[in-house]
Amino acid sequence: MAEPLVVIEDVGVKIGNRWLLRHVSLRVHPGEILSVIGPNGAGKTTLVKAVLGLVPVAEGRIRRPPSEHIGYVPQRLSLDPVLPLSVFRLATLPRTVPRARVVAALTETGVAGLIDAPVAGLSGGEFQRVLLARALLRDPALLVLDEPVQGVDYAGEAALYDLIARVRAERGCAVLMISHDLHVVMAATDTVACLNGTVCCSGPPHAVADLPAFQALFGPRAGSLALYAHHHHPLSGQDPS
Ligand SMILES: Nc1ncnc2c1ncn2[C@@H]1O[C@H](COP(=O)(O)OP(=O)(O)OP(=O)(O)O)[C@@H](O)[C@H]1O
Repeated sequence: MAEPLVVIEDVGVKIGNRWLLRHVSLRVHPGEILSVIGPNGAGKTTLVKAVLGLVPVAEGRIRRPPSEHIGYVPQRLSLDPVLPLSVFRLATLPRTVPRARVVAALTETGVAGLIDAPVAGLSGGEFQRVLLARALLRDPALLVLDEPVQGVDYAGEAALYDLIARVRAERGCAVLMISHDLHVVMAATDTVACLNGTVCCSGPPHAVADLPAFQALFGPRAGSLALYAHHHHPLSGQDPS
């Protein structure tokens, strides 16, 4: 197997006297989609921020690609609703990027027609697609997505996960994503890691779903969610379903 792109080794993150994460070890390989799931407050966003170097690590170590090769879609982006910001500006901030490159990235995420639209008028799904395009402008080796389907309706969620799978297939980038959405995660990921302060289990979705640790965290019925899984051909970009 290729060298991992991200190596998280026995990592602990502490705020004051409280450990938010402890003994977390994970690897993300080139072209792999790794989804981190876990209950509220499990430390998922903290882990992603540690991977990005945005919060300090008190224990262990993290190896990651240089930041210019990482595309990040944060969980929250506070935008002033009265600021007349266009999709083009949001996609390029804080840099200046030639319009043709922005059009290409927005085309890839299916929202090129909105390039001059005000951000304030976007639907949840459109907004997430613009943020994804913004992350793609870096030509990332690693995409980090913190809950990419928030504010998106059920049909839109499936379309967004399909888009993420297609981006990965076409670009060969790795994806580290956080999700709450168990059944779609099970369908759209190569590896799932269940986090609750530490990694309680990880592996391919069908294997993890059978583990007692997974069922203890999400309830015994959660295992059957893996049955919803359908398969993408990661290298061809074809979705046979
Ligand atoms: N800067 C901070 N100061 C104090 N506590 C923090 C800080 N950041 C996070 N926490 C706490 O750490 C814990 C983990 O937070 P984190 O946001 O990483 O969880 P999460 O799994 O992403 O949660 P959610 O699913 O609700 O987004 C929470 O209890 C949170 O309150």
